[in-house]
Amino acid sequence: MSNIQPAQLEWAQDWLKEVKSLYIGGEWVEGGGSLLSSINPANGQELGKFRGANEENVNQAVAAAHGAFEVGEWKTMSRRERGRTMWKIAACIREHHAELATLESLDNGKLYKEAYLDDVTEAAELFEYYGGWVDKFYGEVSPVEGNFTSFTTKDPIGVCGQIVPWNFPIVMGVWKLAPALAMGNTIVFKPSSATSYSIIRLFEIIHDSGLLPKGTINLILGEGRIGSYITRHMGVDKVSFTGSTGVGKQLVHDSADSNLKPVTLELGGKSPNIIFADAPNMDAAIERSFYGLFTHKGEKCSAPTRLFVERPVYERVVGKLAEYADAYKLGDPFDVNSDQGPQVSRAHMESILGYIQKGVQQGARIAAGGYRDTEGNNEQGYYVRPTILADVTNDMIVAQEEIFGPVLVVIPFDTEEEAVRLANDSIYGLAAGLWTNDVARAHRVANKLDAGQVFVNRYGCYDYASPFGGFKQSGWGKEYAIHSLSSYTKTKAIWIAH
Ligand SMILES: NC(=O)C1=CN([C@@H]2O[C@H](COP(=O)(O)OP(=O)(O)OC[C@H]3O[C@@H](n4cnc5c(N)ncnc54)[C@H](OP(=O)(O)O)[C@@H]3O)[C@@H](O)[C@H]2O)C=CC1
Ligand SMILES: CCCCCC/C=C/C(=O)O
Repeated sequence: MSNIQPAQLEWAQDWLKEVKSLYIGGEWVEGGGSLLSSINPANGQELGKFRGANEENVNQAVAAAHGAFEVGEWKTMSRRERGRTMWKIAACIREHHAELATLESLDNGKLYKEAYLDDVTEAAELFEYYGGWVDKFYGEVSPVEGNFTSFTTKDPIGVCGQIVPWNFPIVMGVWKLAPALAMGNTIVFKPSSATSYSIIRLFEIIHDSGLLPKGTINLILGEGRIGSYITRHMGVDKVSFTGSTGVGKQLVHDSADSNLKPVTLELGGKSPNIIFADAPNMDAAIERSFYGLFTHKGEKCSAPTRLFVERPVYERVVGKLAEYADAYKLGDPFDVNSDQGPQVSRAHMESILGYIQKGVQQGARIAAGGYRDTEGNNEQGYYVRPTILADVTNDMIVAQEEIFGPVLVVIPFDTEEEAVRLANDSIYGLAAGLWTNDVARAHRVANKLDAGQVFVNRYGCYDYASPFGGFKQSGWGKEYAIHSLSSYTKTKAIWIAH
């Protein structure tokens, strides 16, 4: 953690004075859209301004990506060379590791140590991981009847539109960029207007490296409506989106109203986490359940936000969770002693506080937190105390709607059947957890939980070797592993008559 020294912050302040705008066809160009500003959520002060795109800029970016795809320098590069190029990009990210983490932390409010150790580290590793896949993902020979040889090829799709939210800007960006590039596609990318800086810097680093042919990656900045120029574009062949369920649904319409482009969606969540009284190590279950939600300030779609606790241990669990919450230190994201930084924006902080009020109005008991933290230097920032809401029922608003912040609802249950029924009683199905010492129950309950990831005796495992993605209104398709590669290719069957 010695990497973050004032020089990094000074570097960032200088960099923010002259932020570049759009990256189209291998050139930096000034956007024709609105002037946007970004706020440092730790103190409410403006970090900098940048110019967003207009529809014409989106058309230019799509044309550049299309041109690059047709020329085909990237997709026809030898696979091993493409893989090596991706490894070199990973090395460039590592070279600028501290800068990227600094921008992420300033812009989003996440702890610098989390941005450095988790987000930027994984961004570099993902380029390596998918660089390694380039010559290992291919078609198969099909055992067809008759005098034919039939085989499949895995072809790049073409121009991929990629749109990410503000909670994990760089890592979610690379979740999409790396597999799409590995398969030879070209890209038009849009980060959230709330947190564009780490992605702008990433594009700058890649541009300066000269590693990618012009037009292979293109960057569009701007508010949500600018994203819709991408998703409705007839020249975009695929869209990969991470964000809210509401916008995800709109994107399905956009696809249907334009060229029926395939859409992958990583959407919201309200993930259940069930602690049975026979959890193998109750203290560990409580601790991991706490940190599973409260790291990254609760702004995680897969966070275990609904905790179901078997009644005999309910009060013990609530009491221990409250102790953890009360001990949590909120403060400067660059202070290594801080446990939690500010929420991403004032509007988001107010939305979280509004949910807490709704919970109380419907009968929830505040066991910890429940208010904005304005202690000491936190006064100007958007800090919300880690909040434990006890005595919640699963039909309350706080148990059904995604709060996307440091708020945990704790719900008692009496039987396994009831726990599973309540856990699945949600429009979402992103992740789920359960804690038990009974192997048969672990299998039984894991099978019944309707979620894309189920964690047993642990919560929150993220590893790019294992697929990540939700069921129900949490989305379509998967990120990570071989699954991402599939979503950036089209499978063609070729038949040769003998
Ligand atoms: N399942 C998963 O893997 C994950 C899901 N999420 C979900 O993301 C949400 C939080 O992110 P949030 O940024 O608020 O989500 P939004 O859906 O509001 O925005 C996500 C991205 O889409 C852009 N956007 C907004 N409207 C449109 C539109 N009509 N057409 C195209 N693009 C649009 C946004 O731009 P702008 O921000 O500039 O408005 C942003 O870049 C939560 O619901 C969370 O659960 C988050 C992380 C992971
Ligand atoms: C940087 C490694 C951890 C990434 C976890 C991303 C999860 C995001 C979410 O659930 O929103």
